Amino acid sequence: MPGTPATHAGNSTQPGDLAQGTTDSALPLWPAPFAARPVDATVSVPGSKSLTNRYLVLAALANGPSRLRAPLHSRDSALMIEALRSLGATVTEVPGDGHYGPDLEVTPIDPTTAASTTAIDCGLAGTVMRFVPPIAALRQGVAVFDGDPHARKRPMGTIIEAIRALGVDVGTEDGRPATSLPFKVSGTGSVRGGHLVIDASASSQFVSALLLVGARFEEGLHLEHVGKPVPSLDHINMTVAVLRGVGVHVDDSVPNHWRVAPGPIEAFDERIEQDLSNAGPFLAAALATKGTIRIPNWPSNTTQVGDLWRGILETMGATVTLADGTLTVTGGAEILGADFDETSELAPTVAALCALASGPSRLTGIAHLRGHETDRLAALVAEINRLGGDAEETSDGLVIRPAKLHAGVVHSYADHRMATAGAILGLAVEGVQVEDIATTSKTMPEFPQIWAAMLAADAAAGSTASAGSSN
Ligand SMILES: O=C(O)C1=C[C@@H](OP(=O)(O)O)[C@@H](O)[C@H](O)C1
Ligand SMILES: C=C(OP(=O)(O)O)C(=O)O
Repeated sequence: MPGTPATHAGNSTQPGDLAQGTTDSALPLWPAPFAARPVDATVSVPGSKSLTNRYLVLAALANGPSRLRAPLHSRDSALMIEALRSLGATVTEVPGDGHYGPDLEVTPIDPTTAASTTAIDCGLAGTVMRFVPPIAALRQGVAVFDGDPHARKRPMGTIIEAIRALGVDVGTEDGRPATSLPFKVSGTGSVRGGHLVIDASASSQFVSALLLVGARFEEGLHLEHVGKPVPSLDHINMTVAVLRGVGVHVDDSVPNHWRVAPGPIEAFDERIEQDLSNAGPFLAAALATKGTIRIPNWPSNTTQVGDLWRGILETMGATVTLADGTLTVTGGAEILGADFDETSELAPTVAALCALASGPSRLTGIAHLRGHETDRLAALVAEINRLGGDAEETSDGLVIRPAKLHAGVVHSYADHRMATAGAILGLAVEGVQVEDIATTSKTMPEFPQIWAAMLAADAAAGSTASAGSSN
């Protein structure tokens, strides 16, 4: 594993703080490399966060030992591993062929073993704070959940109410009603399941969390969403596909209803795809510098939302080809402004490109980004405008108009995607500094090294930019 700078979990300003002028100068500034020439590089990125953390959960609930090949090793996956260990799973690193760290072997949790009270740190990981409490509900014992300061502000009420509606006690150490982190789940060793109605309009992860454990409920699960539309549907489709792959029967034929049949989760041996969302900033570099980026091993068939990059970047003026498993993106003469609906976790990267575009852009369907690692709509507006840009928040997204950007500091708000958005802007605008680049360790600890290798790459040499190799 490459050396990674320490992260500053939770020790970060939020957009509201900055509006009041209380920036945290203790966080280090990273001089974002300015691209003096078009990039021309082949890039390999680490494994998918969403797939790694889903397979870790399923391995902990499976009917035998499982193996994850080429998984992600980052803060979010480390938090998931520690959480599952606290609940009784065994997770062991074993040598593998992945470039970014070892494989993982997982021995599942034995729910019949009564466990002592355990504390679970969710950090700022949505997948940990939403996916793990229902697992704690299934096993005997008390699990106390908490996370970074900003994690206490992320929407959690739906999962807390769902666990309670399933008949499992959720409370707080100080007796206040539990609506957000911190809270404790007191599991009894089994959950009856059945019909459960939730409002998942704040996060698709509420649906995924319950689907992932549903097969282990005595009666399975009929989950129904009622309320405004569920965001990030691609991530729910990923959950359903992954469940089917381990032998779980899921019926999602009726919109807003998911039926999970009770039964075993089959142990598996699975190779994790690279993180296509995290491929985004590198592909964006092709547009920001009018260069070319190639990403080998792009899956021909994937449930990752990052596959949308192909259409998004083409709409923004790039030439995009997928041939022999390699995605090649070449930036056009200019970045075209465009309208995009529901870009989910891709939105910060898209917004950075929009700030460099020659025409106006409108991002819609992303109101729930206000509940992500930070209020991403406020953060993107604040940081783009701080560099002289023209961004405006709408009720469900952003409007970004062309403007000449200048040097300055981009605050990252403990948000990996804000940090990488700053890096993209820095390619095209000389003198950009990104606060706390180490926060990329949430899902890609090697980001600064891979970014540097991409910029140092000499395409003629034909090697791949990755952490630990500067070509
Ligand atoms: O299930 C997952 O792995 C994710 C679901 C999405 O959450 P939201 O529905 O809260 O956007 C996404 O933004 C997040 O990065 C990962
Ligand atoms: C929203 C994100 O993360 P989380 O899984 O913490 O919700 C993200 O990675 O963009």
